[in-house]
Amino acid sequence: MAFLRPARQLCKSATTPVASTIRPPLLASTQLRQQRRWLATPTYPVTQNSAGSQGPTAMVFLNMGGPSTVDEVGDFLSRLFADGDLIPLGRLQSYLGPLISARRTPKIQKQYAAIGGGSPIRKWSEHQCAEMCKILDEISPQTAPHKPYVAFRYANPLTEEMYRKLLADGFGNGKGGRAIAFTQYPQYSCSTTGSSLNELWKWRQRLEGKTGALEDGSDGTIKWSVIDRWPVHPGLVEAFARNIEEKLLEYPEERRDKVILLFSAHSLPMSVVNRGDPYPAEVAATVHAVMHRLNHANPYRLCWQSQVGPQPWLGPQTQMTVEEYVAKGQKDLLLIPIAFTSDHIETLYELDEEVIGESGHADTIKRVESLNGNPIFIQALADLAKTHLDSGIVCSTQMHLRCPGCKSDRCAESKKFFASQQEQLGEV
Ligand SMILES: C=CC1=C(C)c2cc3[nH]c(cc4nc(cc5[nH]c(cc1n2)c(C)c5CCC(=O)O)C(CCC(=O)O)=C4C)c(C)c3C=C
Ligand code: FES
Ligand SMILES: [Fe+2]
Repeated sequence: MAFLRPARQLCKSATTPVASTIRPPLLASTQLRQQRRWLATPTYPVTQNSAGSQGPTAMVFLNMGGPSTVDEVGDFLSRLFADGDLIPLGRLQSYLGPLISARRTPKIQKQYAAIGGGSPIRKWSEHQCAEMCKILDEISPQTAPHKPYVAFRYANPLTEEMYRKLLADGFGNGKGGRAIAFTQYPQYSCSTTGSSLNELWKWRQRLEGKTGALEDGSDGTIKWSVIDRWPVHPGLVEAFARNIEEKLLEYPEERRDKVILLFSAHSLPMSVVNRGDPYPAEVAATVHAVMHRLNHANPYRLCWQSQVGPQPWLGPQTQMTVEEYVAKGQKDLLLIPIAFTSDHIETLYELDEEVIGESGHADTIKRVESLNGNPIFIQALADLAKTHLDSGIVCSTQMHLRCPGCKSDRCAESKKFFASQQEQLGEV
């Protein structure tokens, strides 16, 4: 675990930066040793010392969320199509957004009905965050207690609800409490993590900072820092690798090392890619790290799913990739959702029902489990948070940089705000 690694590995970025995958390549055996050392670390050293703790610390998981019931699909889609960071419709946003979402609702309702009547993302996010906080209370007593919060961009609990709860729980009182915004997208996109941070900044402007200085001289505002990306964290990589190894065991031994691993990530419109969004490179970094951990034992490709609308999206598309390999006679294919940490319609419906279900080869085309409640993954989350808390760094170096093609005032202002939190953090 990072806090037991040599200090030189605690680099400036609070999270594990993509740059770490492009440092001079390690010999495969060296990387495997590092990976094993991360796992061989005994469970958490308990040195609980509540006296002198700088806590409580709010741990806020950011994600898009999903409708918990079929009836919530309409609201979910109308918030999604109102988000100019995800679907920029300019001045027509408030007119076109509701029209498109209303037209799309019946189709998407059927998909949620087919996966059991709603998205499991709230259940998994609350579980992952609560379990991570329990580990953190043990490995980071100096910042305990750690309080779990979830803030979704398009579904309950929304960012506003989470923020009001934080204030009601006293995080804005007195000297001001500390809160960590922890993105649950391992790879950064301005359309996902960027949008959640812009929303967090918006509610911070609306709900805080207008009360003036308190009697003790402090301004009573929450001190924010951000875990903004973690595409190659060893625990994330290990959790993916183990799930792949487990699923590969379902293939007969003589065919096993010829199974093609198809990593599948949600696609991006080419306009977003060409704006300079970091997500494609970070997804590729995760894929490369997982393949390195697997010693490149199988052939693999990265493909992209869930395109919406008529404009060009980054490819190759997952469904087309599966069809083309099957047409070439390759039917042993293992799908690996690599850009989302719990189940959602894109695993349970799009991959399982459409890509695999409609392939005619459901016996040889399989999907690895999503991370969901995986204990290796939850320990990785705690390790990321602990490294961040120890670092005193407000966010990664990458987060300060806007996309070359960014024209958004929201991005400019919210990045300025989070960067400004470094001064506040010095006082924590
Ligand atoms: C890392 C993951 C995701 C990226 C990047 C992403 C970008 C992105 N998405 C849209 C449009 C839609 N996405 C929708 C659903 C959806 N998106 C993701 C993840 C990413 N999106 C997930 C996990 C889900 C499903 C949520 C769940 O089931 O819990 C939808 C709604 C569904 C639909 O109408 O098809 C839209 C629309 C864009 C335009 C975009 C990049 C700019
Ligand atoms: S769109 Fe990437 S920083 Fe604004
Ligand atoms: Fe999406």
